[in-house]
Amino acid sequence: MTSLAILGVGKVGGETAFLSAALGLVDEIVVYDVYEPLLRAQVLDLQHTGIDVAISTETAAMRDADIFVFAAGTPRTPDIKTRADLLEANIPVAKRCSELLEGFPGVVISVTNPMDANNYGLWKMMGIDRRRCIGFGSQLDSARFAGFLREVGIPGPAWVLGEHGDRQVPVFSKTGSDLDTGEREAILSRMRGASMEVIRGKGGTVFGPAYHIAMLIRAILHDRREVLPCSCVLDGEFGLSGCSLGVPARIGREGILGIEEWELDTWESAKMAEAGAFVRELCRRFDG
Ligand SMILES: NC(=O)c1ccc[n+]([C@@H]2O[C@H](COP(=O)([O-])OP(=O)(O)OC[C@H]3O[C@@H](n4cnc5c(N)ncnc54)[C@H](O)[C@@H]3O)[C@@H](O)[C@H]2O)c1
Ligand SMILES: O=C(O)C[C@H](O)C(=O)O
Repeated sequence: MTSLAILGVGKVGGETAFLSAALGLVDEIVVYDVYEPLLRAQVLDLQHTGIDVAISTETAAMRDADIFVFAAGTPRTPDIKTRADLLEANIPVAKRCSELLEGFPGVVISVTNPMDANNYGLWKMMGIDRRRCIGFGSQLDSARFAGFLREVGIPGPAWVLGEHGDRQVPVFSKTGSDLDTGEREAILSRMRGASMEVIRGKGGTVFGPAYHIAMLIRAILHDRREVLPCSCVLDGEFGLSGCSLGVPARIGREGILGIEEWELDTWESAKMAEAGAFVRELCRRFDG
């Protein structure tokens, strides 16, 4: 029997629960949200699908899950410029989450923004093996990158590493294209604004994140051992440490099975170093 726990069943957590049930990824889903009316509504709505999946709201059962998704906390509104601006608001939620997960033996997926810092924070506060803390965001950034590349006739592959935020690093060198720096920066600038267009229009991003979180859950539970762009706590990889950052990671049943250290070109390496320095500064809030 496979069990998925989700903390925070708002837009992303709720859709992830639904999609995981609809795709038949798990036998049981344990959900919790501080906002009781929403929690009850999400449970009922899931039950009304008639899908054969057990739904529980017992927080104690979260520790027995195979995978735990941290999707609780404050999201961006059009007034909140960057994901990093959510750090102070979401640190108490990450702390509460780490307390709830004491002794958790499974794989954690961090979604709450600023995701890279929160993934690092959960790893630090829980004191678990870094291979069991996967930050979600670069898969979504990569899907957005693929869309922008298609517009200019470049088929990909589209990989985005770095911060899940303004310092994301699209890996143009893997696309086989010869775009100059100005063209790269123009695409990157559109990528930076991609989610805000959705947030302005419908209050938050939902389908994109939930779909790719479900694909990550599938990669773990089915032990697919495929390489996905995920935020991992780094220990010297890409010359970085003291932070969690998007890197190509082989994902399987135990979590992060390995990190691939790709050769990046000069533009990409500089962006990666910038991203590392920026996120490391955010992560310091969890070091003290
Ligand atoms: N990493 C990504 O790619 C990605 C994508 C989308 C959203 N996000 C982030 O995910 C988070 C959630 O986004 P959303 O759009 O679902 O927001 P939302 O407001 O719809 O849902 C968040 C839920 O968290 C609950 N919550 C708050 N504190 C809690 C606590 N201590 N315990 C349990 N529940 C708690 C709230 O009641 C709310 O229902 C935000 O930080 C957002 O920025 C990340
Ligand atoms: O942009 C946001 O604030 C939400 C999320 O991180 C996203 O990329 O969709």
